[in-house]
Amino acid sequence: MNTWLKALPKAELHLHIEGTLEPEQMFELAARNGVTLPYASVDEVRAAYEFSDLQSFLDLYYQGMTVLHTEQDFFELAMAYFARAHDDGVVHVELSFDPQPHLARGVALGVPFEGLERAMREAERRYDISSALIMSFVRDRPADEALDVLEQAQPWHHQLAAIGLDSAEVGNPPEKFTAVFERARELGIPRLAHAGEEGPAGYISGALDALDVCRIDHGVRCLEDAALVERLRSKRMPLTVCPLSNVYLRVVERLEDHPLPMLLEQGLKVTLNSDDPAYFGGGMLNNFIACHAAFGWEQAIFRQLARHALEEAFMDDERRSRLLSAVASC
Ligand code: HPA
Ligand SMILES: [Zn+2]
Repeated sequence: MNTWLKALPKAELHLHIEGTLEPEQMFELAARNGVTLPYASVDEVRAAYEFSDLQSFLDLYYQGMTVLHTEQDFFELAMAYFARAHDDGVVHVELSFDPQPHLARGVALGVPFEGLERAMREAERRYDISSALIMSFVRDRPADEALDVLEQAQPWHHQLAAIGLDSAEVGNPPEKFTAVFERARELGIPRLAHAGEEGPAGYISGALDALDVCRIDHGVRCLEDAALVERLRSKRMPLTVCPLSNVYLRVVERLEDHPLPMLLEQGLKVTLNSDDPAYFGGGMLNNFIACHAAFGWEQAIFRQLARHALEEAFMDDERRSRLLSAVASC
């Protein structure tokens, strides 16, 4: 089954590129850029990856990304990820990045945009991986700042497939960002948001109502509201679920307790994703393999999950139909 899961053409719709920073590369970039890390070794970094909740992870995630300074750093970060994704049988990646923490430490907006764009072109050439770029706003910072960043990013709007909303969810409801998302809508930029990861089901409804999103990142807490489940089902609203992330951040105790089987039973448009693979026990293939071990799903379920992701991907239709045929015959 693992060989088959690897061969299945997989599209990853929920990935934070800063969350792909492996400890070895963290040390390499820290040395290159003269950044002092509060760890003595790669093993010490790995040992620190014991999370009690989303915030305890975010503290390390924001600290880790301080080693990224130049376009070349972002290029190398993304290329290292594309190489691992290719090994996992991933054919399409939608990578999000968080401009605000980079801007706050003096890294100009063009640095991640240019470095990531170059890596995306190179991944296409080297691995035949297509990709799309998502700029995510950090919801525990002020909405005015997000709006300002959206305007500042104007020279790169053509590079954006969508905007997103991430970071500390509880206490930062979607409605806080109504004006930012309205501006993105005026600009014709599609909108996504993390909702219902740690936050309540009401944040998922809020993301639909206030932010007019075309995808919900996570969304696992929708099951707490039957009317919301019906709404998500009837709209065929995709949920980008991240199984291992939910275990590492204690959204669920064990993968066996995860609501994924219930989400599928309810007819929801679920996709599988890795979120922050360097921090949460591995990439796409590990997530697929872990779901097989936990739920005993047959090939047909994995084909359905792969199809959902391809149907919702920001991808040209010719490539989409070719990949959908490949999934069907896998
Ligand atoms: O898992 C996550 N949740 C919310 N925000 C994030 N930013 C990076 N990873 C995450
Ligand atoms: Zn995420």
